[in-house]
Amino acid sequence: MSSTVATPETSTIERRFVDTPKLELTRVTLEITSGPERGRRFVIDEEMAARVFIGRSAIASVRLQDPLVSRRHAALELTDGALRITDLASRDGTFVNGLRIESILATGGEVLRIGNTEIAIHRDAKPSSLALTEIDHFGRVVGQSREMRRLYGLFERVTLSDEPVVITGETGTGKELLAEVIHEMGPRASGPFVVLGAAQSKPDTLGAAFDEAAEGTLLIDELSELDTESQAELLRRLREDDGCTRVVVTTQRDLERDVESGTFREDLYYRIAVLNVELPPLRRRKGDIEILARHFWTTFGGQGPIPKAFLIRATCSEWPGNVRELANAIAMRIAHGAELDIRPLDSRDEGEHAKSLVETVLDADLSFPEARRRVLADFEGRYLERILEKHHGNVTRAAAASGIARRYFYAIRQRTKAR
Ligand SMILES: Nc1ncnc2c1ncn2[C@@H]1O[C@H](COP(=O)(O)OP(=O)(O)OP(=O)(O)O)[C@@H](O)[C@H]1O
Repeated sequence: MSSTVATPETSTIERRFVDTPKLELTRVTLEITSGPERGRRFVIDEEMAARVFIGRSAIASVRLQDPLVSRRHAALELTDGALRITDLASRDGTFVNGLRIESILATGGEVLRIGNTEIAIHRDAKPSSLALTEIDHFGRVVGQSREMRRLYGLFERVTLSDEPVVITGETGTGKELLAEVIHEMGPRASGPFVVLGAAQSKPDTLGAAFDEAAEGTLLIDELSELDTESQAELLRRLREDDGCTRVVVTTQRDLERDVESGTFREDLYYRIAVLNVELPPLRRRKGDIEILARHFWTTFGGQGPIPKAFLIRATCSEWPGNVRELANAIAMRIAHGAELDIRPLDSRDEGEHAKSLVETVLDADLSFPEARRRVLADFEGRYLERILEKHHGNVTRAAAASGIARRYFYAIRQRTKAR
């Protein structure tokens, strides 16, 4: 009788990332079978944005007129070989096969009902062409998950266009990086790239930034924080600018909700949200964790191969601070490669010789200045690691919370990284 033993080459971590072409849902047709728009059909395929909306809103890919349907009623996502349907806190609910749902994976053959509209979900299964592509980056944006690979086509179209683009995503998902890459890889690469923080912007600074970015790209960071006067100025500039300045904006917030609540101008929203890219959180594209971890390990000068145990833990984590948090965790892991052990006594491994901190440095036969330097350096590293963890890798917030100036914070980080 033969038995199979997992060799290092076929360990869980390796197998998990082998992306074999599977027969899975890559395209669905939605057919309205009853309601005011009976007979209309919509196709959702993997060339489209990762998440599209169904509702009465102008940005909904499946746009309905039914007055009982909310503006943004439900989200549709081709993921995990199925169509995920998620109700977006709609007024009258989303029903699949007669049952009210919050979120469900449909595989074809179901009937979706929203408002007075019934929609049949037809499947079209074929081996995914995405599974066969080898692309694992778009410029400096690294990622090989299905979710990212299907976005690369959209990134390309956005890069070649002159229209304004809204990049949405949680903190640390790479919105600013993508904005830079859109500029670097597009026809305006030789022009200026100007970044404006919306929270600090006033109409005159906004106007100046527009002028400065002429023939290039203007990135407006966290657009939802733009005050009312600056919103008016932005709208005016967009109308008058004649495509001289390419505008890219990022936002963590759902701008459409801000329009609904009245804090963001509707006319500006429609003028700016011509192209939309939604970057998924890292927990929804776990297939990227390994390649990103290896990328940061090399970039930050990690010695030898990245530790397997670290990779496994990284893959199981949720990463609320997304790619930024992963990058910081790797920087910290590298910085602490061979550190002096000053963990509290009760956290040490069993059998380990219990020593106080003072005993540890005394045993190491260090001079007082050297012992103090090492203990302090170790404290700084651990402190930074914890505070960054607490703030999901956001240096600005971590620096503010610890009362350390951001520049000093960066300096300590560089020092701990260099050790
Ligand atoms: N796909 C990726 N490939 C390589 N590096 C990435 C990727 N995504 C993010 N990063 C890196 O992670 C860090 C955070 O990314 P970035 O600042 O672009 O996030 P963000 O979405 O703009 O965050 P915030 O909303 O908090 O400003 C940066 O150092 C960026 O270079």
